[in-house]
Amino acid sequence: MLYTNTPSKDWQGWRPTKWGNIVFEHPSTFDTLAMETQKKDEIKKDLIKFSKGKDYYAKIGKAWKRGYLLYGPPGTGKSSMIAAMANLLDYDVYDIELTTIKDNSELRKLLIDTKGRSIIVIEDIDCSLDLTGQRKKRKEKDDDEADKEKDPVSKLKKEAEKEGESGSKVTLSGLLNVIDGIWSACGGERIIIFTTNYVDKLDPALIRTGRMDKHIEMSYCCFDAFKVLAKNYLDIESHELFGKIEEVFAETKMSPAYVADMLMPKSEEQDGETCLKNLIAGLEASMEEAGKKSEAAAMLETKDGVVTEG
Ligand SMILES: Nc1ncnc2c1ncn2[C@@H]1O[C@H](COP(=O)(O)OP(=O)(O)OP(=O)(O)O)[C@@H](O)[C@H]1O
Repeated sequence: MLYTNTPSKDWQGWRPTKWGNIVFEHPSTFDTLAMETQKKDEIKKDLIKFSKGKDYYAKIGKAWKRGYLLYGPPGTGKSSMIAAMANLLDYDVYDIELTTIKDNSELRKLLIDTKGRSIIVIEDIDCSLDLTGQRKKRKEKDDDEADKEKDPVSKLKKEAEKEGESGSKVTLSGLLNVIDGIWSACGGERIIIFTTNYVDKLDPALIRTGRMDKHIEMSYCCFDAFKVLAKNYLDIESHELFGKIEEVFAETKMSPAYVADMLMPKSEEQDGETCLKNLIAGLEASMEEAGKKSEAAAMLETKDGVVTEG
């Protein structure tokens, strides 16, 4: 799907396109993004440098493109970051759902059909396809081969399972070829973004420097990020409860999505202070739960230790 910042452009008229077209209206900006100020400034600087880099890229003989990998737990603002980037640079956003793409050739055609001044997004790359473990899987397949030959029924079952895993035949090497080859022949000013909740699952080839130039970790809410949300959601820049909140944030992991939700007044009567109190209560409850879980895990470990020793 193409989310365009420039609905008046008649680009759809001059050639047929495979992209659906929606006007891009996501309100997220770097001002509304909850993240450490220093990290935000660094990313903004990087983006602006890229967008002004036409001559530089020509001089060094490289395609005018940049890859970003956004990784972090759910609800930490990966989609909000993409929208903030698009709004900052006034770029269009092409959102690719890899699982719906038939094969490598269709992927190539789609990408050739993208215009400059755009961000191409492949979200949740780890779950999109079997892009993450193909090498490992191939090895496992080889290892399995002998066993399967001995048992024809399990062989058939396994083959059926594999076929049902994904309707798409886009492969890791197909995606890499598109990024490296056709991609650089497409003209310039394109950003490609992969998002994932599980960076460790990705094949290193996919995210090496040169393909994904900048890796951005979207992390749990810190006090600095909380202050952005408190200002945006409640118009509160300082409050006597901030000290307590800072203490609790130092000890708990909570997504900005949760904090944002807690800071949204749920009724007319709920004022800013009530929201802050509810947030503290929510964070403390989560801390308590996490404490109980780690206690239980520690007990289990001790128990296992005893059993093993015995
Ligand atoms: N860093 C953030 N700054 C501001 N708002 C945020 C942030 N993170 C989350 N939110 C709020 O939570 C909602 C969900 O966040 P978003 O979809 O951007 O997270 P995500 O990391 O892409 O999540 P997922 O991995 O589940 O797709 C957003 O609409 C926004 O209101």
